[in-house]
Amino acid sequence: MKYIKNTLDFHVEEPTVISLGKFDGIHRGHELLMEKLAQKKEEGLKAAIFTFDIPPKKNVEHIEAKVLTTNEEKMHIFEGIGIDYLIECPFTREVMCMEPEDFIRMLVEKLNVKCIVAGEDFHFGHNRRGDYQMLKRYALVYGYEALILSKMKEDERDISSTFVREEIMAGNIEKANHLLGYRYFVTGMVKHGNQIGRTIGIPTINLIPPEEKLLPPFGVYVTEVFIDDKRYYGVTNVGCKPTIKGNNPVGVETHLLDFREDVYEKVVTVEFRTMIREERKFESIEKLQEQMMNDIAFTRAFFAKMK
Ligand SMILES: Cc1cc2nc3c(=O)[nH]c(=O)nc-3n(C[C@H](O)[C@H](O)[C@H](O)COP(=O)(O)O)c2cc1C
Ligand SMILES: Nc1ncnc2c1ncn2[C@@H]1O[C@H](COP(=O)(O)OP(=O)(O)OP(=O)(O)O)[C@@H](O)[C@H]1O
Repeated sequence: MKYIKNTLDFHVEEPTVISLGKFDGIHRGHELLMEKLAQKKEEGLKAAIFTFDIPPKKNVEHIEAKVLTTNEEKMHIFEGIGIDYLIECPFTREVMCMEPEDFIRMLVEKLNVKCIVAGEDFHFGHNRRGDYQMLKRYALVYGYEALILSKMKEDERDISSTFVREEIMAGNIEKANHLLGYRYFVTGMVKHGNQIGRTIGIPTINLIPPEEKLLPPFGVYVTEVFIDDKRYYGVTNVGCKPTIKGNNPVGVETHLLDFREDVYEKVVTVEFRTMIREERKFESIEKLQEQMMNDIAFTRAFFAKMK
């Protein structure tokens, strides 16, 4: 996959089928679009995703600061599903203020677009004035096919990244996973913690998540963890460990069941399955330890039931 970013000076010669949007999370609704892209790819077009590299909240209003998928994670997901070109367009004033027709013309000229795939609520161009009807109207003028899809719904609500984010923030992991079509995950490098875990007989791996990644509420979760492509069962605390003195950074800390190896500096992925409880400040390490043992027992029972 060719990853084009930080530039408005992109050009693709081969004829393309393109889909546009933010694609945060790449949920089941987005998957509908991906299926169409795959079909068109079989017919000989190159599959392209056009998305915006949106700066952090302080620069632009109305943009959520935390994301379901970081740019790097999106890149891996798109590569995995066979996208040929990922264009991450800088969200500059020039782009924001582009008239919808100019935007379409720019795409067609720069990316040799033969087919545009979008949901029926897709808006683009200055003040979001461009819509799917405009995409259809200009199809003949600019020589592309417009494939407009109805929105996939769940509970009579359109599936959207906003919907998924709300469920994550409410700790409804199963629901979020259902909307996504895969398990919500956090990837990061294993760092040294305070080394207290091993002294209480419950060693943990500490992962510092990417700053922009949306985390579920501070609490304890049943998880599955991938290390070197191997899967392990785990129980994970998301939070600042209020029981432990000091200014602990927000972390994702996992005790892996039946695992005792050194994995410092390895990149691991933690997939969330269900929330067990909220993170709490305990009056002593012993009380915390007792509760952690209960969390481990809950997790073992959870996986035993799965078998
Ligand atoms: C299953 C589990 C549950 C946890 N729950 C809490 C909690 O409710 N409150 C808290 O302050 N820390 C909690 N922690 C974090 C512990 O404080 C932490 O694992 C321990 O201090 C060891 O940290 P270290 O690896 O940095 O030494 C939890 C950790 C795990 C693995
Ligand atoms: N549930 C869905 N069914 C079909 N198409 C969808 C669905 N959700 C989004 N799309 C389409 O996917 C493309 C990218 O959508 P985008 O990621 O920008 O928005 P979203 O998923 O609705 O999230 P947000 O909550 O940020 O608006 C658009 O063409 C959009 O219409």
